[in-house]
Amino acid sequence: MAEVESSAGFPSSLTSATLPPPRTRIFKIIVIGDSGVGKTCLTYRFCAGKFPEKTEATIGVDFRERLIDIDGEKIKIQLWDTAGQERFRKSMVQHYYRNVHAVVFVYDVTSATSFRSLPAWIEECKQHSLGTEVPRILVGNKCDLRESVQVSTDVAQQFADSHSMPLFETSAKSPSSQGGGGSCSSSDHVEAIFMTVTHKLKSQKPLMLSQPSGTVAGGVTIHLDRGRDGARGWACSSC
Ligand SMILES: Nc1nc2c(ncn2[C@@H]2O[C@H](COP(=O)(O)OP(=O)(O)OP(=O)(O)O)[C@@H](O)[C@H]2O)c(=O)[nH]1
Repeated sequence: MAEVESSAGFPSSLTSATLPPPRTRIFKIIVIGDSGVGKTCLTYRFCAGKFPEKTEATIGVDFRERLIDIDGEKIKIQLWDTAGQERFRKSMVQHYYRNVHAVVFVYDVTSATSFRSLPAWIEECKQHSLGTEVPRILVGNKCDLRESVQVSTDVAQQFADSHSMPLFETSAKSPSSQGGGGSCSSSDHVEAIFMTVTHKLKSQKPLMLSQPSGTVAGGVTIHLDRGRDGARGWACSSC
């Protein structure tokens, strides 16, 4: 089901005669959860490589993408950053639930309320035909705010297990979530989280659609391995 695009840049004699055009798979990943849990910051962090200086409540949906290279294959990741506030969601919901390849549920580890909302988000996905057959992960964000944590890892892990999702705890803000050390040393890297989803998708049967290439920069090569904690599911060993 991933989408595929053709790419230019080959000598025309080769492109037209001997070589099939290189193709880039496109994966659409939606990021959902309560308002303020950090969906915009997480997607920005992955696509722009930094924590945004300022964010405002998302209206409808924001769209970010990044081109990566996994084992020599170019893959475009489209992150759909959805509005958490009901009043900003209504008109867009039908659009962003179409042709989704994976779902990232986000809660804020310092907000028990955002954690308690997760069943409703899962239910909304189900109502749009996004059940367990679609790769889904659970992300607890803001783990740099250690003093304010309201949702323990154990409780979150139980919830994740009961819904057959891997759990990641991270911080879109902490430098350590890019591997540079800091106050959030036990967290998963934002990079690794999205890479893990991508790798999972890459190993699945592709789906497809065409798009012009070369519109997005940036790239990394990763190799996946077992996670630090097997119960967490997939993890990225080199991120
Ligand atoms: N300390 C800390 N603050 C964060 C982190 N991620 C996001 N924030 C802050 O949380 C607030 C909300 O972040 P957003 O990314 O806009 O939240 P959102 O989930 O996209 O919100 P909506 O667009 O309303 O759905 C902002 O003030 C961010 O700076 C994090 O990892 N740590």
